[in-house]
Amino acid sequence: MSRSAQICHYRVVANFSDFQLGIYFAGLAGQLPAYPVTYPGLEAAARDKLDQALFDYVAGGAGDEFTQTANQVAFQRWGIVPRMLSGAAERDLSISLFGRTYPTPLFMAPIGVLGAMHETGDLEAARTAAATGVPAVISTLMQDPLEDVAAELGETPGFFQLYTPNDRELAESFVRRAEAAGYAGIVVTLDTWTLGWRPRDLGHATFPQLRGQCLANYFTDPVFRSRLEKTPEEDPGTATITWAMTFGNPGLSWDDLAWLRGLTDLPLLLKGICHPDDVRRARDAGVDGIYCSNHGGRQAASAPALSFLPGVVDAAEGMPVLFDSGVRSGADVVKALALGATAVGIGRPYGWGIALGGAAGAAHVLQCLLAEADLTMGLNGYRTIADLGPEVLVRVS
Ligand SMILES: Cc1cc2nc3c(=O)[nH]c(=O)nc-3n(C[C@H](O)[C@H](O)[C@H](O)COP(=O)(O)O)c2cc1C
Ligand SMILES: O=C(O)C(=O)c1ccccc1
Repeated sequence: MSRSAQICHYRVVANFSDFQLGIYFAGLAGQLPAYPVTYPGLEAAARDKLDQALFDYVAGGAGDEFTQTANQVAFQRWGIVPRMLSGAAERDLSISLFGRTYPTPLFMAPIGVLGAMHETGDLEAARTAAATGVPAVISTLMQDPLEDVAAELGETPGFFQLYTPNDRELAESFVRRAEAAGYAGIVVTLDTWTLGWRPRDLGHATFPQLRGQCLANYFTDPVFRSRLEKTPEEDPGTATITWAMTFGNPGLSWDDLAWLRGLTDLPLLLKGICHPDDVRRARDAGVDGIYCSNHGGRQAASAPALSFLPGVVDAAEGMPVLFDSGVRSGADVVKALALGATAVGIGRPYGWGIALGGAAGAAHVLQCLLAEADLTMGLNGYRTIADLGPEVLVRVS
């Protein structure tokens, strides 16, 4: 099976188990899958390929990394209740979000270092979206400017993730550019107003952006450039320090939400929301969607993001709830949907896919997750996402 055939495969074939059959048929011809099919396999292959500090930056998290582990363990504490003879031979995993139908419930979470993991990593994520129909949330922190990335999205919508700088004019400029480039929504990340405590990065005494990596959106921005005496091309060191001074926004508060809301008519989502009261405040301020996440355990030592999902969904009262943090398998996808997520975000797994094989690698990762989610639903007797609710889950010790 060629890699491009793999990418296109599930677009035309609704039954994802054909992806699995394709792997077995290729095996008959002596061909193994081009990339690992498990999360540990992906991570191990990426570890072999990437520079160690970069691998640790992506793989690592906050503090003792217990939150990151807990994100995964939280999924293992739920089991799915099987139902037989329920006519689930044909499944439909499509979802609708902000007036559009998507073929799958997955999306790619923003990863601000894709452009360091692969030469054209940001473009590869957009190409993955174009090839699979899985939308991508594109980080503020890119090696290629957001306009170039948007040009690779094809028919699949992309969302722009905003790290709100402490310079309002710059924030406005980012949003204007994202609108002009055709992004379908703005995702404002709230849990990273300053950098978390990350022992692995501290041990290497290095951090990608502080070395000037993945700052193209800033360096190409007319407002950011107007703040500099010399251009980033002439003096990248000063431009990088200016980024570091501009990036964080400790003072951002609920009072600023009206300003953020007023910046755009595009769907506005808040990322990093875990408390029902915060959901209600966001709703009152007119946001369109909630993105429940603990940043993959990278920012604050906290609790598993999954444990917050039911409360967030309840408070959202029908507003879309995107979820990420700790999704490693198709069964995890099904569990997040059953707990009320509208769409399920994939972080590190597709990042490793990009590192290993660009768009083909990331598409492989998404296809494995989809094939497994689809089979998990079918074999347990659930045909559509509407059939999934908390009652299909059981607590396991
Ligand atoms: C290397 C890396 C970089 C990230 N960069 C960003 C970012 O730029 N913006 C953002 O909102 N979230 C960022 N995240 C968080 C992800 O969007 C997502 O919340 C997290 O990876 C989900 O957890 P998972 O990796 O366990 O799937 C990053 C995550 C990783 C692993
Ligand atoms: O590493 C991250 O998760 C991330 O989103 C980030 C990137 C740059 C500065 C702070 C956080």
